[in-house]
Amino acid sequence: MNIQERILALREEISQHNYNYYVLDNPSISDFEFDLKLKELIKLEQENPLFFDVNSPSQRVGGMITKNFPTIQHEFRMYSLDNSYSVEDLQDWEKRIEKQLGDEKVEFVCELKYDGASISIYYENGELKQAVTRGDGYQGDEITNNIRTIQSIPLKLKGNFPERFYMRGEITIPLDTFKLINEERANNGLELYANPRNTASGSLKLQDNTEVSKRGLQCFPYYFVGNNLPYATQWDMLQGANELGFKVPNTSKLCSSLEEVLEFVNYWDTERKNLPYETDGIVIKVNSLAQQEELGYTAKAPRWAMAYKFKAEAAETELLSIDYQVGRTGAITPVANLAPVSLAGTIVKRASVHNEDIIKKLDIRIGDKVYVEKGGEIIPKIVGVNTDVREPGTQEIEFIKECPSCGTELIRKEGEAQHYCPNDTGCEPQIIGKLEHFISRKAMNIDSIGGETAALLFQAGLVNNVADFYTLQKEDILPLDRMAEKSAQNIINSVEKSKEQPFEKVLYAIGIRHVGETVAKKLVKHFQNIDRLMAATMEELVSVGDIGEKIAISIKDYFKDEDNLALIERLRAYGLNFEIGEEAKPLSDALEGKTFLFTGTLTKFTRTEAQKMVEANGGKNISAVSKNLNYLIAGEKAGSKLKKAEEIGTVVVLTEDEFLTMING
Ligand SMILES: NC(=O)c1ccc[n+]([C@@H]2O[C@H](COP(=O)([O-])OP(=O)(O)OC[C@H]3O[C@@H](n4cnc5c(N)ncnc54)[C@H](O)[C@@H]3O)[C@@H](O)[C@H]2O)c1
Ligand SMILES: [Zn+2]
Repeated sequence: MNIQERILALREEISQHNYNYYVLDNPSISDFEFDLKLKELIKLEQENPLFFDVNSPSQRVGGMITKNFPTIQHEFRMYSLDNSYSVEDLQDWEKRIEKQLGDEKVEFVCELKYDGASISIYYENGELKQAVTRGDGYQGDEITNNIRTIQSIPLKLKGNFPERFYMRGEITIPLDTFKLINEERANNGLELYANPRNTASGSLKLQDNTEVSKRGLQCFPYYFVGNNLPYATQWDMLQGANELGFKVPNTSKLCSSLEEVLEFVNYWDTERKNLPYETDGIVIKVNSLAQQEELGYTAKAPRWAMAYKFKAEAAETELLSIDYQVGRTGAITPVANLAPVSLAGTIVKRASVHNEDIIKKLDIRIGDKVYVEKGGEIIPKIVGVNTDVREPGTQEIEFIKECPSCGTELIRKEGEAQHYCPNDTGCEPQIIGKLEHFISRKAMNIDSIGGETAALLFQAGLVNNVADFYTLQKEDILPLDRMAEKSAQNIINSVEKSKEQPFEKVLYAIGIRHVGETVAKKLVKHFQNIDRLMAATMEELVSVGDIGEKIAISIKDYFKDEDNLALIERLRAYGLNFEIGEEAKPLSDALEGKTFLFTGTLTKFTRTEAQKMVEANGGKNISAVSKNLNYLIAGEKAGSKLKKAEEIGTVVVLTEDEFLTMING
């Protein structure tokens, strides 16, 4: 490949990654790898100015607009930031500034680089009017309704606000929410989100803003744009934002020299690990707005600001071998054993490689020097290979054909990335995994039996499947290793108590593949008892919200199996709940599939009562007027929501009485 071909290939590849990252919010390579490619492109372009192209991804803000929201032109362009990775880079930047400004004194403001999605929010006369994503910097997606759900964004400003201006800020997702979402996705057999940043950005592009409101998003302002704004410095602007009612983090600092900037950088390089949200660096800005104006912009970033990127939390180490683990559903997970290496403050010896496709894509080989990174998951992952130092004679990794535990031939279903051991009733790690899942807190909550005891009970031949827990006798347990009278009695008691767990927990506990907590809840609400669920057709299953074909097939498969049916009959005989509890039962399905919103002053019921009624009758509450809204119940003095509903035209407007009639027939 000659240089021109290489440049073109890189441009095409990087554009595709930009699309995956900014539009789909689903990157297929790590930022580390992405940055390597972009760096290579920039270098080649600099060395070969002949091939310059304004449309090269090196010359543009990476984002794009989607087709799902109205496209809005930015009145003032939204830029990206230039990156620096070392003290020398920062010193070079300072020199460039000095060259342009002469010997004027320069102050800097250091802010954290909040790792989320950028947003531009337009305020007019103190009221939030419109919110738009960065998009390609010239135009973005209009997502005002989603932004309105974020608590820390004022809908009305306090104090002395400029008449019209744009607040520029970053929308982030708290790390603990991010982890919860991924846990839930894992439980539901869904692909995990790659990182908090793409999750925040993806959350902003959800179609249903009640879902957005559940994500606990936050907004951190960092700039105001407009004409004749009453601020002289960046620092003033941050203070000003605070006074107007924005939530400005108090982590920023005004610095009078580059030395102070470097102190700030060093401090946060370690301290950031204690923040509840993610930062990937520091943003350093020239404080004076007059100086900012004089410095101006490059093709994609201000010259008056610089991002300093913390070292990616990646390390290079040797791949020693691959182990294969068998999960409770029979899924086989390859795990890499690594030469121990320090990464983000911990010693890493193992990394996940997920599945065969990823092994193939990375082309990792035993003996390779690999890059490991910490992402959103607990266990780090391998993100690339340093092929420059690959030893000759290494072999591609052959994925195992048989179960490492029971020797059964593995299967891989069409369209799935994971291999499975189909021997679900005879494969030890699967059986023990199922027992552990069954007793876990979110399932049957049999807290006196831990994972180890479950394994012990299995090995002693006392519990071969989850129904056997209910036939355990104290005399059987007592002879077990380290089992005292009291703990044996505790086991008997908590097994007995577990019979009170509601149907949704039982359904989750029996461990149907892809049926996580949320799916179990939805199924219970819809089918109400196990017999109706067992008799459900594919069509009925996929008609339940959020149940896709993959889950439906898995449910059908589960109930086709004689062993599973026998197990359920035994559990039923022992008195477990296979029917929805009275308190959880919907009153009717009169509002099934319909969405509701209440506005104005209500006189017949409170808003909370009304929303409960909607849910109890199978409907869904949403929080803003949009095309997705079916019914708006307007009380007295209904205002802008009513007007908007009338504009949309498809929303049915009801009085309180009409709403009650709808429920009571
Ligand atoms: N893995 C992939 O496939 C892939 C693809 C594209 C981009 N990326 C990654 O995305 C990054 C580049 O994205 P980018 O162009 O959005 O640049 P960026 O995120 O590195 O920096 C610019 C953004 O920083 C934000 N920001 C946060 N705090 C700020 C503050 N205090 N002041 C000002 N701005 C602040 C702003 O929203 C601004 O738009 C790189 O890290 C790259 O690796 C990855
Ligand atoms: Zn097996």
